[in-house]
Amino acid sequence: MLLEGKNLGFRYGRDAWIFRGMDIALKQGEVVGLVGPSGCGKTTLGRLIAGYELPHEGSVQLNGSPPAKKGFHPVQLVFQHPEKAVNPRWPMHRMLNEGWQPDADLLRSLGIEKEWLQRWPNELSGGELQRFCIARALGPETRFLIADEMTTMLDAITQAQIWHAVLDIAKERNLGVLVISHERKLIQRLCSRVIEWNGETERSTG
Ligand SMILES: Nc1ncnc2c1ncn2[C@@H]1O[C@H](COP(=O)(O)OP(=O)(O)OP(=O)(O)O)[C@@H](O)[C@H]1O
Repeated sequence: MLLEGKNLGFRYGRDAWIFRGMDIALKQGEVVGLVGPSGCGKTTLGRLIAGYELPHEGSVQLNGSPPAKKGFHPVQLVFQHPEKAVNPRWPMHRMLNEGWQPDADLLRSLGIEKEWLQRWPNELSGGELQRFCIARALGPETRFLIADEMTTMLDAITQAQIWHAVLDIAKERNLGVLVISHERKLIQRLCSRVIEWNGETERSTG
């Protein structure tokens, strides 16, 4: 499967365009980095290709067609703020099993302790909560993972543990992964290809 953003343009309200004419392509099985200056639009682009926002210009396609509007989205996004990605009124076991039932091996590989399943989101640290968001995103129908500063809040050892688990699963299931990060060393370690975004040349007004 191929995930493509073609000639994408996006602006918030009537503000200046964040980007126009943006093309991006990601194949299943690839681990690709996206780096660029702060504010250039990486998060916005991640949201567009994961279907969280619609582009004002251009299109997002999966194997040449628009993604289905209903059902499980094959492009899953995990972003920096897990507390904004969970329902505070759902206990963790309910949140985790909303879309699929991750097995004990997956939970162990992501360092999720059994006892946490009975807790509420506000009873976990940001890093603990993020592991649940990652597990939730790795359902059997996921084909692409957009990891937007996904492990930024974790210490180096936990970060390595999580990426080890995620890349194992990506390999096993032939997932495409887009790693958006400020940490160039992390990108170099994980990715076979890096997209360098020069935000200035993409920006335009009007
Ligand atoms: N909801 C919003 N309303 C208005 N402007 C926004 C909104 N979200 C982001 N922006 C603006 O859009 C631009 C791109 O933001 P975005 O978060 O996509 O950049 P980024 O490259 O991911 O930045 P960083 O590396 O700092 O996380 C920024 O100038 C930001 O201020």
